[in-house]
Amino acid sequence: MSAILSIRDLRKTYDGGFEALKGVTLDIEKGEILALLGPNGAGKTTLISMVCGITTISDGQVTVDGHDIQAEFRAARSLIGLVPQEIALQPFETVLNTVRFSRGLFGKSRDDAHIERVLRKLSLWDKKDTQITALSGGMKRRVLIAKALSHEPRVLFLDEPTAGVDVELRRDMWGMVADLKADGVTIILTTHYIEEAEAIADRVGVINKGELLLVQDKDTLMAQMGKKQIEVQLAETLNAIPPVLSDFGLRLGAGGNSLIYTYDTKGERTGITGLLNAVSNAGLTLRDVQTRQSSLEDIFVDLVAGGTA
Ligand SMILES: Nc1ncnc2c1ncn2[C@@H]1O[C@H](COP(=O)(O)OP(=O)(O)OP(=O)(O)O)[C@@H](O)[C@H]1O
Repeated sequence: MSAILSIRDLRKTYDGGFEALKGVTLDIEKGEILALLGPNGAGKTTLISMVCGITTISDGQVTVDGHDIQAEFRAARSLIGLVPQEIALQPFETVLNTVRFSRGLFGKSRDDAHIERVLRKLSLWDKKDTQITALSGGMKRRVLIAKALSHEPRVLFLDEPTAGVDVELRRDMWGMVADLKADGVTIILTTHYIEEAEAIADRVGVINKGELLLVQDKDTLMAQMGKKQIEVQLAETLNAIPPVLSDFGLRLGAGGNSLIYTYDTKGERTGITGLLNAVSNAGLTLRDVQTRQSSLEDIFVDLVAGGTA
């Protein structure tokens, strides 16, 4: 498979010497949805801004469908749509003119049928003659998306698309992303909402302190994380795991009065019945049982904490 977006050892050092991106290499396939996760200040916006030509590249290379973003800026940029994090729109312009104008900026000929399709898809058609200033925050965000889609980009960047939006718009946004993917558009989104990555991404990348810590197929990641823990609370306090329970790979809980057992939810058998029988046979008294499922959030927190250490 060939990458539509290829990022090679991309670096950014801001004036003053701060290294915001420390050599990121990443290939993104046509039609995939990649979610970039990372804490505040990780470098996500810096990465997107360089790819979109808003911030200068300190070092490294980016190509979009084979066009170098620096040497062939116009050709590369016309393939990209960007929905920025911050809302910056002309307040007294109408929705229709705002979106039409965006298309013109990319040297594309006027295509009112396309603009109408985009506005209808984003439930903005009945607002086409409304001035931006009279729109709600959520509507303004839809206008940003319409602008980004006005010139029919093949790669769409969504920088925190659902930050501060209501549940309905979030669902609409997810639906729209699925429709765009079906049309073969490649989508890269940054998000703080891990459930968003779980819901719509094909692959997940984690950035921390300017470094890409991991990029992985979401399903593989979820399969690896398909682990559950069961904590068996005991009436007794133990100093060590009893030898008769050694086959279960148990951990002793803090305080010595619980046993922690990790099992694979995808496995044929969980081994829980055997464990509980063995606990009882060992003469221990069961007080309570709790289960806990690891999530993408746990992995993310572990990775980022590991990167900080
Ligand atoms: N123009 C600038 N000059 C100097 N430092 C900057 C500039 N822009 C960003 N930074 C710094 O670069 C780092 C990365 O910022 P960036 O906005 O890329 O992070 P982010 O991952 O998008 O964060 P968030 O989730 O908060 O949007 C931060 O430490 C930020 O303070």
